[in-house]
Amino acid sequence: MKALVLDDIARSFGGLPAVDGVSLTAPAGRITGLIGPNGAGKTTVVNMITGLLKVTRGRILVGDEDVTEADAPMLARAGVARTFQNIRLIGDASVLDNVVAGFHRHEKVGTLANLLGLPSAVRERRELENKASALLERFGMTGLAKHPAGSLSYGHQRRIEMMRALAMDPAVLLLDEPVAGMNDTEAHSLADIFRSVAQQGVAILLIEHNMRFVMSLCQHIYVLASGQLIAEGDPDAVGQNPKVIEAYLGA
Ligand SMILES: Nc1ncnc2c1ncn2[C@@H]1O[C@H](COP(=O)(O)OP(=O)(O)OP(=O)(O)O)[C@@H](O)[C@H]1O
Repeated sequence: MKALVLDDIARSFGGLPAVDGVSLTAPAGRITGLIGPNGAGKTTVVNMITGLLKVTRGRILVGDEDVTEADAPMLARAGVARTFQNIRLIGDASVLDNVVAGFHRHEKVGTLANLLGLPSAVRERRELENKASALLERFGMTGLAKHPAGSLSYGHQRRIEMMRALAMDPAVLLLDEPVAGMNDTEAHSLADIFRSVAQQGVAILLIEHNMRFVMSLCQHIYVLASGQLIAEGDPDAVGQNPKVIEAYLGA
């Protein structure tokens, strides 16, 4: 089990600080919240963790491993998975195939073996399909396995994205606004899944500006405003913090 640790990370654009010295810990087995009004710097933090943006200063650790300068394959090996604000699926491919694609990191057999349809490749493909089917069952989507992912509702597409991230068997899972555009019932059923994923020992960092959802799900919440942390604590403490109220009302 590994924690995600941000140690004083910062990022500027054209000399203007977007994130200015953020330190936080998302421990294994917990859902840690990172909230803040529009433009607070949440997406910039996620993009630094996932290597899409370089840090201007600071360190990012997964367990004992320094992943500050890591590229996508190194991050995958360290066990970092994410979901995106905008859904990124293979629309024409089936739900099952989309989830199988998420297992990419664990594939042992080479592309050539796959192309040639060698027995080892066929066997591996079958194993991956079995694992994907288990995920589909957990997400209540078994009946939709053969449907093209692009034809499904927004809520279902978000679930597929989640399954793809989980297929990596991550140590750290970054959820970037996972319930945006969902109604309360859909959000609730996803919340149950997040809890069960955390219980397996995954460190989840939940990035949201839906404060109510974060409050219901996280034991510990960090609040970002104008690139800096202005508060942290349990949902009650954060919800009553005058600085947090002001940041949200002023946004
Ligand atoms: N590529 C970029 N170039 C210049 N400025 C940027 C860039 N990306 C982000 N910013 C600026 O950095 C600040 C933080 O933006 P960021 O998108 O991280 O906030 P956010 O909290 O994710 O907001 P939202 O909730 O609206 O997604 C904003 O002032 C934004 O304009």
